[in-house]
Amino acid sequence: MMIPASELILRPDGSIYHLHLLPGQVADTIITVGDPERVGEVSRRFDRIELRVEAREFVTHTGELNGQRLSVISTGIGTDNVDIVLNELDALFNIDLKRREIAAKPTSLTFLRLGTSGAFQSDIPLDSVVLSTASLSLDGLLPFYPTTAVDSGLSAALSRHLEEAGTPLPTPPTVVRPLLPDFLVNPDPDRIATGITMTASGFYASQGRVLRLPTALNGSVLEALRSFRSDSLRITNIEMETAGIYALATALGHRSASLSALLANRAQGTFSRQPARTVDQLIDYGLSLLTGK
Ligand SMILES: O=P(O)(O)O[C@H]1O[C@H](CO)[C@@H](O)[C@H]1O
Ligand SMILES: O=c1cc[nH]c(=O)[nH]1
Repeated sequence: MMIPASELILRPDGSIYHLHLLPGQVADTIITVGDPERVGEVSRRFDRIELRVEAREFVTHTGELNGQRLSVISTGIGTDNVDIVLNELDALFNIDLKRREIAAKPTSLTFLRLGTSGAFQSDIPLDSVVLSTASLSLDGLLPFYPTTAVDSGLSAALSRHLEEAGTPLPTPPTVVRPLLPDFLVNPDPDRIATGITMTASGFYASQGRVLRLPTALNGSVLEALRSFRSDSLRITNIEMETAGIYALATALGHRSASLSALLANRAQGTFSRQPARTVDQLIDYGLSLLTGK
């Protein structure tokens, strides 16, 4: 069935609307970062760069490292942007843009997010890295995708825990899990912690921060979230993209993993003294996982 021009929007040169990319310009292994400036920090480590495209906050570089073709793209901040990036990248591979038809044989992609985040537990050190083995969506995107595979057991356990604590959330807790790429199925516990990453719709009140305005995520709600346990899982960190990436990637048949460098510790009220160095180390680690070197 032909997808109408209002739904699948192309630029006059045939490129996809927001990302300004054409089929073939993106590798099937894609690093996502929030900050557009981080794209160059990643690609300057490539052996060769074949493409640089910039459109709004979406900067894309494609190149090669250790014989592997890679793309790195900035999503900007928030799952509203993740919605655009995941749908448009998927369309480049899985929709015939000229005929406006879904491809007969889907291509599965691999997404690795290299982001920054705030630690949620006081024992998780600043400047360390967390792999999100699940993500708690507080961002509002997921209800619009009814085929999202929600971990209903974990979501219900968290709901119960919050109700018992008398601290329900402003939105019902929805936990999603990724189809992890092979290189992160058994993460090295000496290098990275694992846990549930909360994905918020904003940076301030939606993450429990108070400057001049109060937040619905007040001290007792944060404490209830902090004390949640399910087997060995607990909520480790907060950021603004992972749940959207996990939900859409999984629903579209792609693998995804999110690694976060912890620049803040929200339980301790501290912030990294070396944020650039920590992000550099995360990039090196992510690239070594992707290329096996
Ligand atoms: O460092 P990035 O990847 O942008 O990620 C984090 O930083 C931004 C907020 O400062 C949000 O996008 C959050 O998810
Ligand atoms: O606390 C933090 C730090 C980085 N990014 C976030 O979204 N929150």
